[in-house]
Amino acid sequence: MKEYVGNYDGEKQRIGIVIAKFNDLVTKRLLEGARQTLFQAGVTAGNIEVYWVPGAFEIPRTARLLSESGRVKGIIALGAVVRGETAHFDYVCAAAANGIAEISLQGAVPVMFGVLTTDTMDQALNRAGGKAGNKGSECALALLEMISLQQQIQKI
Ligand SMILES: Nc1c(NC[C@H](O)[C@H](O)[C@H](O)CO)[nH]c(=O)[nH]c1=O
Ligand SMILES: CC(=O)[C@@H](O)COP(=O)(O)O
Repeated sequence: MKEYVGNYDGEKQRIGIVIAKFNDLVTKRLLEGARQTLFQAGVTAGNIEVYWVPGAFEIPRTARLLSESGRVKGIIALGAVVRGETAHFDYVCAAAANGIAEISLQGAVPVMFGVLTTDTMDQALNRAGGKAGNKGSECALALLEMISLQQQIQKI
């Protein structure tokens, strides 16, 4: 898990996390990585809202609703899409990535892409707290940086 090294003040920041249940062996580890990094930055547990959706394909809709709600300063989208036998993998990944990117670009708050798109479960586990780090922790750091940048630009 990446150490929190920035000076992005997490105090009083309310953060949303939209997370897929599919492959929750992986996504629960992504969530823990994100939570621990947010805690290190001063975000309190009460200021983290977690919303579970069936799969990565459903992340964009819930992320958009949360973005439009005005409740949070930023959102982390977490999922784990592991390739199967058919092209379904490609469509789920594309829908999740394109949908999340659009909401981040068009919406009022930044949305981080923390959806693993791997060929094997081992690759996914390695990126959820294994030897390749924790994508949830990475996204938490990135989100705090994006919130800080937005506040600097908007002079909030
Ligand atoms: N195969 C994976 C899925 N598939 C399910 C879809 O995300 C979606 O829930 C379903 O098609 C109904 O709309 N989802 C993941 O998150 N990861 C996968 O590996
Ligand atoms: C990413 C998926 O949707 C995948 O798990 C589905 O597996 P399959 O392509 O074998 O149906």
